[in-house]
Amino acid sequence: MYIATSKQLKRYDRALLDYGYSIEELVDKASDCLIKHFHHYRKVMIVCGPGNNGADGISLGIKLFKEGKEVLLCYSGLPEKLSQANNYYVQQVDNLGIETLFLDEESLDEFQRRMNDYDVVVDALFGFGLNSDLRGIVKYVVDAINNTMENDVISIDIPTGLNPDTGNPYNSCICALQTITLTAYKLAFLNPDSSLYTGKISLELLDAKSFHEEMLFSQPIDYKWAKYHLKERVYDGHKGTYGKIIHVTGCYHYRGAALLASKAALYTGSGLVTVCSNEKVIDALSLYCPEATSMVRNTYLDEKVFHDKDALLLGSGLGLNEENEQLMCRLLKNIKIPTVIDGDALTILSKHLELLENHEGPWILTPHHGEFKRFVNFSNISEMIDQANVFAKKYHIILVLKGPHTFISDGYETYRIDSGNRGMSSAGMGDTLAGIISSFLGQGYLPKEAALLGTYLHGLCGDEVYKENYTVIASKVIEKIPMMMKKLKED
Ligand SMILES: NC(=O)C1=CN([C@@H]2O[C@H](COP(=O)(O)OP(=O)(O)OC[C@H]3O[C@@H](n4cnc5c(N)ncnc54)[C@H](O)[C@@H]3O)[C@@H](O)[C@H]2O)[C@@H](O)CC1
Ligand SMILES: Nc1ncnc2c1ncn2[C@@H]1O[C@H](COP(=O)(O)OP(=O)(O)O)[C@@H](O)[C@H]1O
Ligand SMILES: [K+]
Repeated sequence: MYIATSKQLKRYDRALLDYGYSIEELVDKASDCLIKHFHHYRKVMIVCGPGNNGADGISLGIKLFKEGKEVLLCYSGLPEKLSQANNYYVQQVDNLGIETLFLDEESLDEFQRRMNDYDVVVDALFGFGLNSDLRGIVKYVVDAINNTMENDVISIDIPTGLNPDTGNPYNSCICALQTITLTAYKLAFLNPDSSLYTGKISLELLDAKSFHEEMLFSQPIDYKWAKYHLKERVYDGHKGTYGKIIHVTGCYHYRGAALLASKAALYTGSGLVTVCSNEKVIDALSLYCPEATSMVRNTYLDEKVFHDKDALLLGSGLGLNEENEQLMCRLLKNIKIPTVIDGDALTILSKHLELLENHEGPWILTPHHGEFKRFVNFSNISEMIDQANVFAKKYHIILVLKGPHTFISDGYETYRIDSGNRGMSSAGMGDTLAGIISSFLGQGYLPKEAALLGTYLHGLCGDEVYKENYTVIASKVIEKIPMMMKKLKED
């Protein structure tokens, strides 16, 4: 299964056309996938918009009519505004004598009156092309279907009125019993609230050349993946086997960040975690996480301390000041061990892009959407995902773009994490994630694996807490790490 944004889906269609398919042929292939979902209906009303989603509906209607079903095609698009494929299929309908109804203010009553004569209403008004509120007759039609239809409603590709990227409704949205989605899962469907509109989702793949990977559609990272990739601890392992890592984190004002990150790393299985931080943090560390070793962060931090380390975490709760900026720049320039760059180190890095251009060691960057905006500009989710891929590829880094279903990209392949929940939007959660990833990195996992496994495990622990709690705090997530790792391995 693949997950795609609306921009990616548009490009996908473009790629199919460039490959040599005609749009009419693609619509025909789409309706071939749809038809099997309608065998048990006798009377079918199909509500068609002006674009290719509407064309899918018309092509489906023609096939159902030819199978002997009673079909009513309702058109909402003005004849002069129809897409090429839509026009093509409208002409075919005219030749076949299928009953049609043009939807306007005058016919709306008839439309509403006749709706329940049909076993199913098919929503082919808009697909992933919709980009704003519903206007005019379409809004009335959507509201009429929601308010009047007592039998089944099935949406083609995506319920009309659902934002294809966020999963939030526009000003009105079809509430379907089932959505038959084409080619890929829409990003919208990851938002659990969208299920109110989609109903059950069935994915259908067109019998055409696949461009899923070329278009950088995302693959889900799930329990099975994590179980497979989490390594067994070995019989004769010792603390050196599981990595020595160092965290340059925390400051007087943000003591918790360093504490949470180090505890998370130890619980994830690191052999040795050294915290390099402010004196106050170090004092607290002996109580909160006595297993960690520590060093007070001086103005001049000798780079020798990094030489025997397997991974480095920079920036969680570090604090922004001139001294820290100089320190981060020096470390980012000179230290070549695998590094997780989080929090304030990201802010500093965004002001020194030359460091990104010239880095040698493997880097994992963990910005949330706001932090990512300091690096690149975007105005919506689709654009953000495009930018994220370009960014990861350009700078040869692993990008962990935090948020619901955190997005991970190395610029060549992209992933969506199938764990985590809305209870987790609280301070310290990102520090915990950075600690977990740094641990896997130090344990010898490849950077991409460390990012995927760490982010999945973080969400999984959060989900475990969320089962019995309305809110989830970082300390509780950390407490679950060892148990959930054991569960993953033994389930
Ligand atoms: N590879 C695939 O998955 C294929 C998908 N197809 C279908 O094509 C659909 C996408 O078709 P289109 O790109 O033509 O888009 P839609 O049919 O979703 O929308 C038509 C057009 O409406 C305009 N529009 C956007 N917001 C509007 C608003 N608020 N009010 C009025 N008009 C608005 C846009 O210009 C858009 O292109 C998919 O959802 C799917 O059903 C197939 O037909 C072809 C192959
Ligand atoms: N609504 C949500 N659904 C799923 N995960 C979330 C949600 N909100 C936050 N998270 C997760 O919590 C973490 C928050 O990170 P961040 O904002 O950097 O926190 P902080 O800097 O306070 O530690 C990320 O891993 C993110 O994926
Ligand atoms: K639709």
